[in-house]
Amino acid sequence: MEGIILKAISGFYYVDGGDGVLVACRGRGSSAIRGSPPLVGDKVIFTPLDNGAGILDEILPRRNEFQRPAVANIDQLVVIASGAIPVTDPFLIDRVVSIAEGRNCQPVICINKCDLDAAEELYQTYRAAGFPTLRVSAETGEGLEELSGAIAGKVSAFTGNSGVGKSSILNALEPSFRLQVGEVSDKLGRGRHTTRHVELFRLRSGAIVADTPGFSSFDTEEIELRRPEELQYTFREFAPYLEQCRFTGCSHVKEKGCAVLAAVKAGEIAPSRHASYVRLYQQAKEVPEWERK
Ligand SMILES: Nc1nc2c(ncn2[C@@H]2O[C@H](COP(=O)(O)OP(=O)(O)OP(=O)(O)O)[C@@H](O)[C@H]2O)c(=O)[nH]1
Ligand SMILES: [Zn+2]
Repeated sequence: MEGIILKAISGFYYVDGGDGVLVACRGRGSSAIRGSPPLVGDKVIFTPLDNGAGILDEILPRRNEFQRPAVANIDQLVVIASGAIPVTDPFLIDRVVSIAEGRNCQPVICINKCDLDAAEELYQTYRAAGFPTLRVSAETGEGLEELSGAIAGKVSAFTGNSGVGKSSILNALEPSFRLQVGEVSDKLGRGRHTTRHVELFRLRSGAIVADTPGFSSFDTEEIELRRPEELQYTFREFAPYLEQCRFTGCSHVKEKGCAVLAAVKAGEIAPSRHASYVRLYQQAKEVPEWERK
């Protein structure tokens, strides 16, 4: 049978075969199958046993894989932002969007607190760049149906800066989450750098959401060891211009005859997106070659 690992606890992998029943599986032989241990999110072939437990036979090829938390096959990363307090720095959005794009994971931009501020500039920036972009309010419920639609039938993880309303949104989508909602200062004791355990949670709507219990956010602060020259491909709206720069190997930072810079000047690429690219490019250049895989 085919299924998906929703959680892993002490050597057991809880596999959902699609009927909502979780089968506690052990790996066949050792728990490492094909050299790599199973991850939450893995699509697997398993054999149910008579006693209700099961055996994991095979891990199917992964779409992507994250280390912190350790999870595979995230279809989309829902980046929650806000134009009200706290105002989201576009660089934070662009950083996680770039990571998602580099991992074959669809970014969805979701601007919360639209009851307080419509965040017109953020909204237009990400729409124009070609991302699914939504406006919601966890407070009034506006846009939540659209968000439900955007996550239906997919495996999604939510991320966003502290206080933008991730817990509030997840609670509004699924009251049984009962995540703690509060002022930023109430939550500082949680230890941001402790190891995060992750589970996938099937909402009543059928959507699957990555949940890091006790935390509302999916942590993407992984060290990125991406080469600077690969970064351009993680800014999707640059694509039409990349072949048109005067010099091959153009870094699109300040070269003469750069088609990306010309597009920024012409208003076709948002200056904030390009500024984030330059910042990430400079960071990537500082990583010494020997540290890269
Ligand atoms: N006006 C308004 N307030 C909101 C909305 N969503 C959340 N809030 C408030 O914003 C504050 C922070 O919300 P949380 O849901 O705790 O934010 P979070 O992103 O989970 O925060 P962290 O757990 O620190 O990452 C709370 O006081 C919420 O009541 C919204 O749509 N409109
Ligand atoms: Zn260029």
